[in-house]
Amino acid sequence: MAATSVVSLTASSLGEAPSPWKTTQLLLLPCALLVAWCAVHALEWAWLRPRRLGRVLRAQGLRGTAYRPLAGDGPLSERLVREARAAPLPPGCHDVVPRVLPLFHHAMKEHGKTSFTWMGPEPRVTIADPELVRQVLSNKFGHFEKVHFGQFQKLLHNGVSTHTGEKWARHRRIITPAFHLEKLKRMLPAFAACCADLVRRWEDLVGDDGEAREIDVSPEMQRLTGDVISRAAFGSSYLEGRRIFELQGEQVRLAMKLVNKLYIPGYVYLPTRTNRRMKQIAAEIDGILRGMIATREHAIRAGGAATSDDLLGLMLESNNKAAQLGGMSTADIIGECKLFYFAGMETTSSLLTWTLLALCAHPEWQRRAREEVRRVFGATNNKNTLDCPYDGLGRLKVVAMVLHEVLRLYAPLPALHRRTYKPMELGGVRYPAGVVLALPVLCVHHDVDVWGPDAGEFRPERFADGVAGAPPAFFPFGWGPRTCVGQSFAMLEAKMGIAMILQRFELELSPSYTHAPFMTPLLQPDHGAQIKLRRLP
Ligand code: HEM
Repeated sequence: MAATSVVSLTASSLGEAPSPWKTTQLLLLPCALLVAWCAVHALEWAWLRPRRLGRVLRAQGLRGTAYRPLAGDGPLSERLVREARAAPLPPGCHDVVPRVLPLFHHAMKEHGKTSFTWMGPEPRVTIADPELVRQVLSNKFGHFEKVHFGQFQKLLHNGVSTHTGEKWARHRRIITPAFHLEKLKRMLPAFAACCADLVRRWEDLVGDDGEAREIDVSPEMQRLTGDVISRAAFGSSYLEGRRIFELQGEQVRLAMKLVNKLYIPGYVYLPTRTNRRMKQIAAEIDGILRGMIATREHAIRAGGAATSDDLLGLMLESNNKAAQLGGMSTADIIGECKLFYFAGMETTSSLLTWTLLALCAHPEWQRRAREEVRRVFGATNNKNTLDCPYDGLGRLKVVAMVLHEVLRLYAPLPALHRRTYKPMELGGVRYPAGVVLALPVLCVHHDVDVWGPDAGEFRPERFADGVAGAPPAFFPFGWGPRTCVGQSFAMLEAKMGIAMILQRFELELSPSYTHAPFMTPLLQPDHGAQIKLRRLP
C-alpha cells in the first residue's frame, strides 16, 4: 500500500499515470531482496560456514568425516546405530562403547581420539583425553557453553541446566541449598517410604514359596525413582507429583521421535500431532505446578512455612531470601521443578537398573554386598536403623564400590556437550566459535590407557579408596562449576534402594534377558532388565 501511494504521488507530481509494470516492479523488489537474503544465509549456514570450519580444523591436523550438506553424519549415525542395535552383547560383557556410542567409536577408530563428525551443519569434535575434558568442564567463565535445543528443550524442561551466565549463577545459588546434606538427611524418610513400597510389592509378586519369579526391573526402577523425586520434591502433594512424572515420561518418549528432525528449522512449530500433544503436555504440567506453587506461596504469606522439608519448599524459602538480589519468577520455579524430574529420575533409575544387572552377572559381589547390608541393617530393616538410616548408609562401603564401578562402566549420561562461543585454545588446537565439543564420558571411563588392560572388566575394588583413589578420569556427574547438583541425593537414594532389595531378595539373570545397553538418550537396557527374584529368609 505504502509503496503504491509513493508511486502514485511521484507519478501524479510529474503529471503522469503510474504504469502497472512499474508498480509491480517496485512491489517485487523487496520480495526479491528478501529471497536473496534468505538464500545467502541458507548458503552460509548449510555450506560455506561448515566448509570453513572444517578447513580450520583440518589445517591444525585434526581428522574427521567429510561434510554432507544439511544431513551431516545423520545417515551414517543411523546406520551405525541400527547395526549396533541388531547385535546384543553376551551377558556379563561390559565392552559397551561400540554399541552405545557407535558414531564416536567409529570416528575415534578411523580418525583418532580427537577427531570430528558433523551434527547437521555443525562440526562436533570428540575430546576423549581426561585432562582436556576437565579443562572444558572446569572453565568457569562459560567460554565453553552448553549445547541447547531451543524450543524443543523448553518443552521438556527449562531449568538451571539450560541457563548460562548470570541467570545460571543466580538459579544455581538458589537451588543448591536444597541439596545440602543436612536437608537431604531430612528427606531420607521419604526415600525409605518409597523403597518400602517397592519391596512390599515385590514380596507380594514373588510370594514366599521359595520359587524365583521374573520381574523386569527397568520400569520398576523408573517407578521407584519417580516416586522418590515426587515425594522429595513435593512432600504431601506427591500424588500430583506422580502425575507430572507420568506426563514427563510421555513427553520424553515423544521428544525422542523428534530428535532427528531437530535440524529442520522451525519443525517444532509445525502443527503435527506429536508437536500438538507435546504442547498439551507442557501446558498440563505447568498448570499442576503453578497450582502447587500458588498454594505454598499463599501459606508463606499467611505466616506459615512452605513445607520446608521438600525440594519445592526449600527452593521457595531460598528464593524468598534471594528476593532483594533478584530471585526466580514462578515460570523459573516451574522450569526447575520440571528439571528435577528430567535430571533426577531417569539418571538414577538407569544407575539402579545396571547395578541390579551387574550384581546378577557377578554373584560374588552380590554376596559381599548383601553380607555388608545385613551386617549394618540386619536381615530386615528394624526400627533403630530406620530412625537413623544416614549413618548406616555411610557404612555401606562395598555397596558404594559397586555403585561407582557401575557408574564407570554404565555412565547414565554417556556423553556431554559444549560449544565454543568465541575462539578458544585447547590442547594446542585453536577452535573457532561455533564448534561443538563432545565429551564422551563412556569412552573415557573405558579407556585402557587410563584404567589399564582390564578397563572393560567389572572390578569394584578400583574404588576401594573411594573416588579419590581411582584415576582422575571418572566423571559420571560431570566436573567443575556445573557438576551435578543432585549427586549426593542420587547416591543416597541408590544406596538405600540397593540395600533394601539385597536385604530381602536373591537376584539372578533371567534366561529371557538380552544384554543390550542403548542410549535413549540415557543409558538403558534396550529390551528390558528381566531378573529372577527369590525371597530370602
Ligand atoms: C545417577 C544419577 C545422576 C547422574 C549420573 C547425573 C549426572 C549429571 C551430569 C553428568 C550433569 C552435568 C551435565 C553437564 O555438565 O552438561 C548433571 C547436572 C545436573 N543434575 Fe544430575 N545426575 C544424576 C542425578 C541427579 C538428581 C537426582 C538430580 C536432582 C534431583 C540432578 C540434578 C541435576 C541438575 C539440576 C543439574 C544441572 C546443574 C547445572 O547445570 O548447574 N541430578 N547431572
